Amino acid sequence: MSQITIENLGVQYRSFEALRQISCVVHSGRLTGMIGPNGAGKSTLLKAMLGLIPARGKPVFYGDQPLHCQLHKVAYVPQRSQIDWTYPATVWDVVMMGRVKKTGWFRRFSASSRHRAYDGLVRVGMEKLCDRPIGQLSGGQQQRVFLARSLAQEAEIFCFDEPFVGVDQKTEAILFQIFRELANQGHIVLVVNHDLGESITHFDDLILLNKEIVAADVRENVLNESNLNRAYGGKVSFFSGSSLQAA
Ligand SMILES: Nc1ncnc2c1ncn2[C@@H]1O[C@H](COP(=O)(O)OP(=O)(O)OP(=O)(O)O)[C@@H](O)[C@H]1O
Repeated sequence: MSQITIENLGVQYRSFEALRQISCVVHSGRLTGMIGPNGAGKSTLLKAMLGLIPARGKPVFYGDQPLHCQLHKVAYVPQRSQIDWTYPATVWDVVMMGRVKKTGWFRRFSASSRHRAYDGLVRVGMEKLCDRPIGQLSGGQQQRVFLARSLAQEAEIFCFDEPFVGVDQKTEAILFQIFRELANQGHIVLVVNHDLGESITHFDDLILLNKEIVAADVRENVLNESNLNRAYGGKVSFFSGSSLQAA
């Protein structure tokens, strides 16, 4: 089983220190959530891990190689706000983009590539909307299309930044079901999640962040009053087990 190892990572935006001394491991075969208050640096950590922004510290490793040399194994779905929804592409176009790394630019997609893409759409229940422009879908449908694209990529590492924002309950259930299947298949599945409600119980492991790691461990060891107070500064009420509520 491979793992992602982050050691002593730091990120500076000009004079602002966004992340400091981040060390943690993301295990394959586990569904891992990344949580923390607004501005904690969750998206920044995801981007720094994937080499999308510069970072200090040791290179992030996947197995025994730097992750930045293995980006073809990564499927990354950024936050909704970072995607241009006016781009003139259909649902099918977006999902086929997931096959470009395997096929190469300017080459015809093979029948098996098209099959993979269609299969991804079926898994997320979006195959009937293949011809629909992506900008004309609801937030939940758009998120499902991007999940289908990441499935079409046949990646080993799946990273999703706030996939549940603006989605309906049906979509949330579909997303969690597929995340679970991917984890059970032995993949790395890392999901930035804003919500501390019921949905948090889906995760096996949690990384709790506020500029630095507050805790990174199995869910039960992370969700305790002391960790949450350190991360959220008393803005979250802790009831019992995994039951939390924003104060
Ligand atoms: N490109 C940038 N330039 C300067 N500062 C930035 C940049 N991107 C993010 N920041 C700052 O870095 C900090 C961490 O931002 P980031 O988006 O990673 O947090 P987050 O935990 O994902 O927040 P949220 O939950 O609100 O999405 C914030 O204070 C943010 O304002």
